[in-house]
Amino acid sequence: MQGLHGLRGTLSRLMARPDSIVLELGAGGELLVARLRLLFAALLLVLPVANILTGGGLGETLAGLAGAILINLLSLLWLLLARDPRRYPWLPFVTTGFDVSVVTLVLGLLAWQHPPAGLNSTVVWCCYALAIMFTALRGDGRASVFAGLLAILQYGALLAVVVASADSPERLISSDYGVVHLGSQFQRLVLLAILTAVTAVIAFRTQQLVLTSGHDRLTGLPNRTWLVHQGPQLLAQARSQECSLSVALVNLDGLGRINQQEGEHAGDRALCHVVELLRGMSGRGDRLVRLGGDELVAVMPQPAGTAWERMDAARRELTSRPLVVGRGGGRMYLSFSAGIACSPADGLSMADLLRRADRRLRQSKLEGGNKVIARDD
Ligand SMILES: Nc1nc2c(ncn2[C@@H]2O[C@H](COP(=O)(O)OP(=O)(O)OP(=O)(O)O)[C@@H](O)[C@H]2O)c(=O)[nH]1
Repeated sequence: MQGLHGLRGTLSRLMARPDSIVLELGAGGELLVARLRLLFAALLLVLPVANILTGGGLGETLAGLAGAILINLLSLLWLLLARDPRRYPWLPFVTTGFDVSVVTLVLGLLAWQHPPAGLNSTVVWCCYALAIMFTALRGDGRASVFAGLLAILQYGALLAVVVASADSPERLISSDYGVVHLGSQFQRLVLLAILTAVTAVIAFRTQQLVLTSGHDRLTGLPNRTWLVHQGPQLLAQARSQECSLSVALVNLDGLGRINQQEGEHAGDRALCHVVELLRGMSGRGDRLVRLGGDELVAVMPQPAGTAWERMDAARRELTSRPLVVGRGGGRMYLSFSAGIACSPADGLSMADLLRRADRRLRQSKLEGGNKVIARDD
């Protein structure tokens, strides 16, 4: 029963929209696949030339050339769209569908001329495997499952049509391609299913790895890596909406002393207590990040004045909400200091904002801590 729950949980996580960092990495993968696709498509242009040079008919050469040009044009379009992937979340699914369908189309053309060539071709059939495996580079398990199901459905349909339309068993026998066995065709479908499952698991593991590297284990908050990746995006978003973005650098007061007097476990709990409070008081569009040690960053899509009011309210709330420590129920009163910087007035990059916020944080520490500063005097 527990195993079933675990499997269901893994499947629902696999089918969920990946985290924004994973999607960003996947967008890089999409661009890489788009470049490779264009390279392979350019190689297809050589085939009609080779066909005519080796005595092929003009009609089939022209048809082959038209097909190769169409594939090249579409590959170029996918490359252009992949350069700005955040605007096209559907792109991995459309391009994956394109890759799989091109393989089916080529197999269909081969089968039309000579059924065993379409059903027993190894090289072209392996391109299904490539199309499915390339989805792992997108870091999105949903694209892998989509590619696999589409390949199985299309190849299954092709198999059914070719076998049903073969008027005699001899049509499925070839001296070059061997005999079309239904058993081995079924094995091909099973292989596609296994490949899909393996690729989806690889994509899922990649997502987990990226998520773990972007999140802090103690508090579960996004970490510095997350902020480095997402900071520019948050700033660009605020700029495009012509609104301010405030960054509050928060530092717990006296964590070293708490560690020494109460132990590291109590120190950990003190950190989590502050995080819980800030989380509870965060508003729509806010982001809370643990930079490292006892330093947190609250990103708020608000002007400095509002951000100061909210952080100061959180500071006052913390001083009135003690942490219960030890078996005896002793209370530990905590406080934090914070420096706030706001874009665009204090800087246009996350690094500038953090530098300015850090200067104000140090000022509040110099003034005895338990204070939020949003302006230089
Ligand atoms: N328990 C615990 N302690 C940590 C963690 N990360 C960093 N620390 C400790 O936090 C302390 C931070 O020291 P300081 O930067 O001097 O800050 P402080 O002791 O809070 O003093 P002020 O900031 O000046 O008030 C160090 O003693 C670190 O060892 C953590 O995850 N858990």
